[in-house]
Formats: sequence, structure tokens, C-alpha cells
Amino acid sequence: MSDTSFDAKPIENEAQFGDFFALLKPRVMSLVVFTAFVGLLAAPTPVHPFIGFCAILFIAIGGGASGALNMWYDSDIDAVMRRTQSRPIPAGKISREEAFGFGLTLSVFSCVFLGLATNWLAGGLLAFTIFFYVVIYTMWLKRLTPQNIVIGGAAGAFPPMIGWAAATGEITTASVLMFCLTFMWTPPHFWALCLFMRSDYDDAGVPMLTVTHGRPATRRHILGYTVLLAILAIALGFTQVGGTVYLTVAVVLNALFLKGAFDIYRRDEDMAEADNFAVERKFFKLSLLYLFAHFGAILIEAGLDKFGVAL
Ligand code: HEM
Ligand SMILES: CC(C)=CCC/C(C)=C/CC/C(C)=C/COP(=O)(O)OP(=O)(O)O
Repeated sequence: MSDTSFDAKPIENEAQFGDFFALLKPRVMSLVVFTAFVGLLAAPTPVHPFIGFCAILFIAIGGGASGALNMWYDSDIDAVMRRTQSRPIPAGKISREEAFGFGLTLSVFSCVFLGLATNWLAGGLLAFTIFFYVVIYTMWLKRLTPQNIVIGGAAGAFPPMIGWAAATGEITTASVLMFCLTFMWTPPHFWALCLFMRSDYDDAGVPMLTVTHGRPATRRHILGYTVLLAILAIALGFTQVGGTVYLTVAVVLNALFLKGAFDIYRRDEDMAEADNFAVERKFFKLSLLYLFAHFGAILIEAGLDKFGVAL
């Protein structure tokens, strides 16, 4: 179990709507929801707009609920890290019990209603994703191994597959390819953040790569994973989810991402300190654009296919 003796402020006022909303990690989940949306719309089976809207809503609620359960379990380490100290539990706005009840209720609600609105493969995949993020990543791997996010990252890669399953009732090669793209993208995305957040995870005793293997090793890992990601992303252009638009986006963004990773690899800590980790911050921002643009291109390709436009 998580250590419950963290130094949270005492609860003074009743929690507001905004405090519960913050438990859903809304900014992070925006990209999760977008990838699920692309999975749903790129699928060959047409979906009634109302059912599609409900599916995305329930996936968003399920993703948010997993964030709330993550904050429930991690409230001890969130209280120690500067980046997370103002979250509702360490800030004393919501109790751990309230967060747990809220997260669990929304998790059950979202999976059941996604199942009812679409099909039980989609509902089951959502349940598995929440389980993976909360139990496998948060409760088990995060505090155990520096490979935590390499394996745990699978949780964040499921949403396009859930969207696709909601539309088709199936898991197919195309949806597995979308899973693979997000899966390979997660480590560079996260390790860049670890570099410029400096000592946060160190202070909290979480075995992130920066803490266990050091910052130069993390720089090497970012480059290695980015090379693998680039190969995968470009190769995807030649599969059923790709096409001319996707390939153009992938070539440009992977060239930029590789350059960013190489710049990170070449720097030492003195250089990074001198410009306050500008290169690492830029790479993290680029990672968000990277995934958004790749999934945007997959969506365009699917739209062109559906309207029979060949480029
Ligand atoms: C296990 C995998 C992942 C880990 C450990 C991770 C970690 C993080 C962390 C710690 C942040 C800073 C969050 C904050 O305090 O605001 C962040 C930001 C972000 N992450 Fe991830 N992430 C993962 C996967 C993903 C996935 C799969 C997506 C989307 C598909 C995603 C999208 C984002 C976005 C959009 C932000 C920026 C939020 C903002 O605007 O501040 N992440 N990530
Ligand atoms: C549909 C569904 C259930 C989606 C879940 C998607 C998912 C797993 C996203 C991961 C996002 C994320 C911010 C992880 C942070 O991990 P952390 O807990 O290590 O970060 P922290 O230090 O900011 O708490």
C-alpha cells in the first residue's frame, strides 16, 4: 500500500467542482482523448454521431478516473514533488478517501456505459487500461523499476484501440499499429520531462531512469528510443493507416524529433544548466505536437479513404 503519512494540508473547506476536475488530469487526458477519437473515426465502420460522442465521453471519463486513482495512490509522493504539490490531495482540498471513491465510481460508470453504448470489447478494453495504469503502473512498476514507463506506457497507448473497438467491435492490425506508435513515443516524451524537472522524482524516491542510471544514461536512452520510434513511425506510412499525407507529416516531424534527441544526447549537465534546459523543454513540447500531428494525419488519411480520394 501507499504510505498514507504524507504531509497534506488539513481539509478546511468543502471541495469545489474545480478540485474534482483537477483530479482527472485534464491537460494530459486531452491528448489521450484525441488519440481515442482518431481510433474511432479512422475505423472503417461508420458510427452514429451520438454513439460516437458518448463513446469519446466515456473514454474521457475513464481516463480521468484513472488519473484520480493515480493521485489517490500517489498522494504521498505528490506531496513531496514541487510539480505536484498543488494537486487537490496534497493541497488539502480533497481527502484521499473522496478521491478514491470518486475515481472508482467514475471508472465503473465509464466502463459499463461504454460497454452499453458500443460493445463489451470496448468496455473491457477501457477497464483493462484503467487497471493497467492504476494497478500495474502506479501501484506496482512506478516504485519498483526504472523501466516503469516503458512497460506502464502501454496504458497510454490503448485509447486509439479502444476508440477503434468502440466503432468496429474488433482489434485489428490497424489499431495495433496505432497502439505501437504511442507505446514507442512515451519513453522519450517522459524522460525529457524528467531531465528538466531535475530532482523531483529523486526527492520522492521514485526509481526513474534519471535517478537510477543518471542523466547521461537518460540522454542516451532518449536518443535510442527516438531512433526506434522514427523507424516505426515512417514504416507505418507504408501500412493501411498511412499514405502520402501521413508520410509527409512523419518525415518532417521525425527529422525534427531526431534532431532534438541528438541535441539532448550531445549536451552535458553544465550546458543544460546554462540555458535552463531549453533544449529538453523544447523537445518535450515537440513530443506533444509529434503525437498530435501523427494522429491528425492518420485521421486525414482515413477521411480521404472514406471519400475515395487518392493522393
Ligand atoms: C506511462 C506513460 C506516461 C507518463 C509516465 C507520462 C508522464 C507525464 C508527466 C509526468 C507529465 C507532466 C504532467 C503534469 O504534471 O501536468 C506529462 C505531461 C503530458 N503528457 Fe504524458 N506521460 C505518459 C503518457 C502520456 C500519453 C500516452 C499521453 C497522450 C497520448 C500523454 C500526454 C501528455 C500531455 C498532453 C502532457 C502535457 C500536459 C500539459 O499541458 O501540461 N502522456 N506526462
Ligand atoms: C483511457 C485511459 C484509462 C487512459 C489512461 C492513459 C494514461 C495511462 C496516460 C498516462 C498519463 C500520465 C500523465 C502518466 C503520468 O504518470 P505519473 O503518475 O508517473 O505522473 P505524475 O508524476 O505526474 O503523477
